[in-house]
Amino acid sequence: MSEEEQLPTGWEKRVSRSTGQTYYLNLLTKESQWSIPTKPASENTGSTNAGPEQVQCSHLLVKHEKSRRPSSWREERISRSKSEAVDIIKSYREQIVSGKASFAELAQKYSDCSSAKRGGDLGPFTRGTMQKPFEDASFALKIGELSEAIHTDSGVHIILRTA
Ligand SMILES: Cn1nc(-c2ccccc2)cc1C(=O)N[C@H](Cc1nc2ccccc2[nH]1)C(=O)O
Repeated sequence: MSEEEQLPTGWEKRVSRSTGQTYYLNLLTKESQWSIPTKPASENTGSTNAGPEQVQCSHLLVKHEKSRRPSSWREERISRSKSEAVDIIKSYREQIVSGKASFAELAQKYSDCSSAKRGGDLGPFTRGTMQKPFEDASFALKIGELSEAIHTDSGVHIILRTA
């Protein structure tokens, strides 16, 4: 029997548009998960109504002249304007959504964060550990979803939720 036929009631197999990875959607809560579900979907599968305790995200950061630390492994003194940083991050997002490039490839090449060496992967984190705009955006994403441009004191980010 194919994996699709074995899915418990209330689940649907999906493929992430930004990463091509398979994930599973709880049709009742509209929450998603990477792991194959083993029980029928329910209103409280996986997390309470308060949302997940922890998420894992990758990000691509473009710093600018007003960033908290306008320097990175890529460029000792970053002088681009904030609006130039926004234009650059939007061009990266377009390349990812159109399938021209992968998130990890662009993050590794162009992110002004030291997590670039890991394709932008920040590892799992809970609320209270990242700058608030970044945290709020990360916890609002579904697994596999790619954010719009997000501003923090560090610069302009796009965020991909991976778990
Ligand atoms: C929060 N964080 N995690 C890493 C990291 C994680 C895994 C592996 C290597 C580096 C780097 C950082 C970090 O603060 N980097 C800063 C830039 C930055 N500012 C951020 C704000 C929010 C989230 C990620 C962010 N990264 C820097 O390099 O100047």
